[in-house]
Amino acid sequence: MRNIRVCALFRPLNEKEKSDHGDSVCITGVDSESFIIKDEKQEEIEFCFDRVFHQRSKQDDIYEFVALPIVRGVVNGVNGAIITYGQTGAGKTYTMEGPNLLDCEEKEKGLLPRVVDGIFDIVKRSDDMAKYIIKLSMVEIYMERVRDLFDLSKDHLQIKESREQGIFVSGVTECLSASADGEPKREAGGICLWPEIGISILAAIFVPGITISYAPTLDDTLFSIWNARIAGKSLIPVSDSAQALHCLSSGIANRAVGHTQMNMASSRSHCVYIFSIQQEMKEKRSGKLILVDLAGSEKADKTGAVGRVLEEAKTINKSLSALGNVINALTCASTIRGNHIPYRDSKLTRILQDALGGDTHTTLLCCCSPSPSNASETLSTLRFGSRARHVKASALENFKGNEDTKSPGSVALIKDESCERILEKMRQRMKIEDVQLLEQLFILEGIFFNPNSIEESKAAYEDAVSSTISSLQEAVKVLTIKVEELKNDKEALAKENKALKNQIIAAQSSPFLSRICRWK
Ligand SMILES: Nc1ncnc2c1ncn2[C@@H]1O[C@H](COP(=O)(O)OP(=O)(O)OP(=O)(O)O)[C@@H](O)[C@H]1O
Repeated sequence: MRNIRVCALFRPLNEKEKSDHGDSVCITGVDSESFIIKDEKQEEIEFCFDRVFHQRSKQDDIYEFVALPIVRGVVNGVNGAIITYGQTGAGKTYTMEGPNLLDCEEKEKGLLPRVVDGIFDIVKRSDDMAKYIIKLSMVEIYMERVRDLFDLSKDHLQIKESREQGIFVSGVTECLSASADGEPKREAGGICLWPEIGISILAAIFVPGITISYAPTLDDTLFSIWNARIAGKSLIPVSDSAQALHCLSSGIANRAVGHTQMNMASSRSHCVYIFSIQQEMKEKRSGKLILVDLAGSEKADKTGAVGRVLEEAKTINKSLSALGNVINALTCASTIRGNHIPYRDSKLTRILQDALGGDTHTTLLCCCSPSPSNASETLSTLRFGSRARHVKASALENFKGNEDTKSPGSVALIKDESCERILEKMRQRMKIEDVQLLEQLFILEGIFFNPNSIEESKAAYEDAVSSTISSLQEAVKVLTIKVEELKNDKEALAKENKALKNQIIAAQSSPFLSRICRWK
């Protein structure tokens, strides 16, 4: 099963491109999935993706195709990720945020505000019995450091991994919405009614320095705040999508942005929005959605970057090439099990580990300029997208802590939805032993896998071992160079020593000096 959906998105020509080449573009559409690009040598190359969005595409069409299925999945416990990738100035941030997160026309709204609305909307309309907790955090990877955009004092957060949460950012500030019925009860505006007054006062005592907006029940609020307090985390409760967007907007204002010749407001960091939706019904489900607005790849001669901006560009390009290496390794790894995937080579690839190679439905949006002046960068973005289309993984529902969801006689299996449907049909017609046999066959064939199996633990162990081997190999390289330098120093010293000895011998054999020595 292929897991990474890849779309191409061409923004409208900008003023500079128009003044350089008029209205000409290097792209010709074939159908909704294919197009032809003319490279710098006027050679034509055809690409086929899951969807192509041309210059006049509407933001809501992009949301519907790219994000809506993922948002629906996340609410039902299937992890999702949306990544915008492309050259600097190609429209990644515009696609993600729109022209302005809080203040823009409805039709111009980007993916992020639509996703926030979508999540709150689905939760609000869902089954009364369902209980959802929505959490939201926001970090940027700037110069290889993970910074909390809700709290800039946390500027070197660690990325960790656990069986429960997968990859996560440890100690990050979270916006939280907890609701017993998914129905926010109070609008923002500063007028508090009991129990909100009590909650606000208590929360301020327990967690100094945070803003309490709304949380539905005293129990839920105190429980979450108390838990967060114990875990040493910060918490910002929010009641609805409008408040969540306000939080996000203040986080966006904290992003590292710089001015280059290619983009007046160029992102100098990779920005990662992390949503977690926990649902407590009969079984506990939790889905994680990450939206990633990558910093753009840059050519220093085009951006005119110098000094700090150039240093930022080098770090950005390095992490993007680490991302390329992971994609390359993953396209091979789907056929060769145990192949080392270099996730730990950069913070970006580590944070994207689950999105690229794990249990996540991922869509990669390749943002491009349609101008002939950027044809070579556009081509390289599209080639990256093409490679990513070949990554295979398995997206699975995250059922946690409920024995009922486990298959008979087996440990908690992670399954593709279609496999589960087939098994369910089989259960109605076949003996339970035969269904179990079928499940074992599915595992053996790699159709779905058992996270507790020896094989999976072995893969994790091999990952850790190969990362240790790589760092040891690096250390050996450094030491070999050092030994070489010391050898050279030693040879130079030996030569000097020899030359000095020769000088002394020559001096001793000189008649004039030997007379002085004797006289002395
Ligand atoms: N679909 C679009 N419609 C109108 N304007 C757009 C569109 N996409 C991008 N733009 C404009 O193009 C410029 C560059 O876009 P944006 O900042 O989103 O690029 P980027 O890929 O995020 O660049 P960087 O990597 O440097 O941050 C902005 O002024 C933005 O408003």
